[in-house]
Amino acid sequence: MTWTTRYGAAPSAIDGMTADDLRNEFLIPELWARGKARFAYTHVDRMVIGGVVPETGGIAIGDGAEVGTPHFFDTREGGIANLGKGRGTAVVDGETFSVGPRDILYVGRGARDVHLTSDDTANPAMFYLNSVPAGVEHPHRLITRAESKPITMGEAAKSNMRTLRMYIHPEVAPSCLLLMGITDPAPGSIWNTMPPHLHERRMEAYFYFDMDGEDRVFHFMGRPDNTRHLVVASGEAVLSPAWSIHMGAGTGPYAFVWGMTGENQVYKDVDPIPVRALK
Ligand SMILES: O=C(O)C(=O)C[C@H](O)C(=O)CO
Repeated sequence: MTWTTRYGAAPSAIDGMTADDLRNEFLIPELWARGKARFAYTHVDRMVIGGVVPETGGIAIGDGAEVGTPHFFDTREGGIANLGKGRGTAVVDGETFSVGPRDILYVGRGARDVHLTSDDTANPAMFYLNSVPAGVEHPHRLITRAESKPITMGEAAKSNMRTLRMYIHPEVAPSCLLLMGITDPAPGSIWNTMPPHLHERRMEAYFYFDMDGEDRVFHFMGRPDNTRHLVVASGEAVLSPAWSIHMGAGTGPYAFVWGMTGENQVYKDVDPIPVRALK
């Protein structure tokens, strides 16, 4: 298991940043590698972002050394999405969950041992994790794609038609403060989260996947009057501090996982930003 750290930055810090500076602070590249677990500890609301691709024998994520507790989930909750084409299995303290493609497993605070395997190592499960500090325990629970709550937004004429699926959300599966879901732009639509918004009370992490190798998403961040962009490939995550807008346009088909934590779980607690206000 490898770990990196991101410290986040104040809004004014991005003024003098080069493209590489921005990438070092806000992009978490190459999260997936066969047989490996790659984690990033962020100081942005202490979210941990991880990619796990189990091969023979699987991968355990129970150890808490990097988060300062005996077990990883002693004071945290998490969502583990399977974004691969193959099914995976998660065993959480002896309870077995079969995690299909586009299912998300909610792991409640207090779990001790989480063991992830791919059912077929030739076609492995591709797990993506968001974990945040939690003050209460909720039961572990598998949320299948069929159980997620879809919302369709945008319009084809504006190239921003898309379906958001809520998984870890008060209306679907309760958690302490984690929210998690998956958004798919409709065929031919390129924009996500357009028009954009801010939610000063929650941070967010995006994880782009299901993209062709040559395609990229131009992901925008920054204060509305001072935007920047990061060019993002499949299998890469972007950290969006609470002060930052977050929206992206792809050069081809893509999907992304959004994960949030902060003061509340009110999805509509956002401040919309008109496109004309962006600079
Ligand atoms: O395309 C979208 O719109 C989204 O997926 C929105 C994100 O979930 C988000 O930004 C939530 O605040």
